[in-house]
Amino acid sequence: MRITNLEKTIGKFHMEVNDFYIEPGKIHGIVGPNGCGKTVFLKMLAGIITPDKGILDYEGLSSRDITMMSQQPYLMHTSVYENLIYPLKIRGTRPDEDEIDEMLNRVGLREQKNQYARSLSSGERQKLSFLRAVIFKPKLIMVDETLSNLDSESEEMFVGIISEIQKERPITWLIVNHQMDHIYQLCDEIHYMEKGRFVKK
Ligand SMILES: Nc1ncnc2c1ncn2[C@@H]1O[C@H](COP(=O)(O)OP(=O)(O)OP(=O)(O)O)[C@@H](O)[C@H]1O
Repeated sequence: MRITNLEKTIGKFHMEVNDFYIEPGKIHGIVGPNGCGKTVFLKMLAGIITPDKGILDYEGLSSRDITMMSQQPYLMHTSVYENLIYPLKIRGTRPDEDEIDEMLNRVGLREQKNQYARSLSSGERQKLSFLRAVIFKPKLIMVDETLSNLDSESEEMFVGIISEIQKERPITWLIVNHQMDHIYQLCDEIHYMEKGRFVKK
């Protein structure tokens, strides 16, 4: 995916990205201080915010191939299972029950499968939101700080799951955080953002 001459002004905040290439099949980290524009950038790629100008070339990816995990995952007023299969349902895909059970097991949510999703702890919600994002096998996943609030054991688990996914069927990841953490060991490339621009470090 290539981003060219992108500009966006929101109040006092101004973003300018002249030429940014996201190599497919790789794990990209985006790091930068609070308020530098990481979320705004992801939202523009996800089509949630419209840029003032610039070209976003998705190189053949359609909106069905892209998913964004936001900082505060939206969970429906249903069970963990129903939340999990929702993206499959709206695409008319039948869930692979064995795969779902295995994934729930991996992240330690198997026993909560039929629990009301909104009663999960914040870390468990993040795990559910992560599974929901990967389960319909998108080609581009954007992760907005979702993995930044986990205990180190859970973080290691995610590093394991992401590496496995990459080995089986590489997808493109954009993982955002305001600090370097273990997730970044995974990254093939790290991009630094400051005050609405990508900078070299
Ligand atoms: N709807 C909005 N109205 C006004 N200002 C906004 C709006 N959305 C974002 N901004 C401003 O744009 C700037 C970039 O915000 P953004 O959420 O992208 O930062 P971030 O890098 O993701 O920060 P953090 O690490 O704190 O999540 C901030 O100064 C923010 O206040």
